[in-house]
Amino acid sequence: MSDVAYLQSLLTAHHDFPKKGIVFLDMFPILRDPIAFETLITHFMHHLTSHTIPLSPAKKIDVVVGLDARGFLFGPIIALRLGAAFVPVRKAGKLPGAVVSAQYEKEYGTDSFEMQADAIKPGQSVIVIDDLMATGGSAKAAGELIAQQGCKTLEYLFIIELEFLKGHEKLDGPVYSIVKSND
Ligand SMILES: O=P(O)(O)OC[C@H]1O[C@H](OP(=O)(O)OP(=O)(O)O)[C@H](O)[C@@H]1O
Ligand SMILES: Nc1ncnc2[nH]cnc12
Repeated sequence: MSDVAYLQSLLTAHHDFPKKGIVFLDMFPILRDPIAFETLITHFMHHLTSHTIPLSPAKKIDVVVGLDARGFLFGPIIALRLGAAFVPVRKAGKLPGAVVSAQYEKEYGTDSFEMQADAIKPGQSVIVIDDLMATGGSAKAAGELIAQQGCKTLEYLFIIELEFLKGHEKLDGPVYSIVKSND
C-alpha cells in the first residue's frame, strides 16, 4: 500500500457531524498511529523541500502558520524540522496583545480568525497548514491576515482537500493536499 493510501485508509467519515448533511472526515486516527503520524510529517517535508522551497523566490520558508485547532497538532513539528517560526491563527478572543482579524464562512458555520500583529514581518516567506480544506473559507481568512502583515502565502497545505467544494479557487496561492476527496 502506498503512503497516501495508508493515510487515507485511516481517515474515518462521520455522517451528520457536527450538523445534519455534513460528512465529517476525522484525521485523529492518523495521530493515534505513530508510523502514520511520522509518514504524514515526512510526506509534507518531502514536498516542501523538493518542491515548495526550490520554487520559492527566497529559497526558504520563514514562517509556518497553523490554523486553530487541528493545524496546531502538526504545524509546529513541520516548523521545527524546517527551522522556521510557528505562528498560530486562532479563533477570535484567544490571543493577547494587538491582533489583526478576518471574518469567514466555513462548511458548517461562520467564525472570526485572529493573528498577533507582530507575529510575522513584511516580506517573510509564509506557508499555511491545516488538517482539511472544505469551502476554503478558513484558509482564505488566514491568507488575508498574512497579506495584511505585508506577506504573500507561498502555499496552502492540507492533509485532506474536499476538491468538489473548489476551495482552492478562493485562495491567493497554490494548494497542496495529500488526500483528495470528491464525495
Ligand atoms: O474550508 P472550510 O470550509 O473553512 O473548513 C475547514 C476548517 O474547518 C475545520 O475547523 P473548525 O473550524 O471546525 O475548527 P477545529 O479545528 O477547532 O475543530 C477544519 O479544521 C478547517 O480549519
Ligand atoms: N467535512 C469536514 N470534515 C472535517 N473537518 C471539516 N471542516 C470543515 N468541513 C469538514
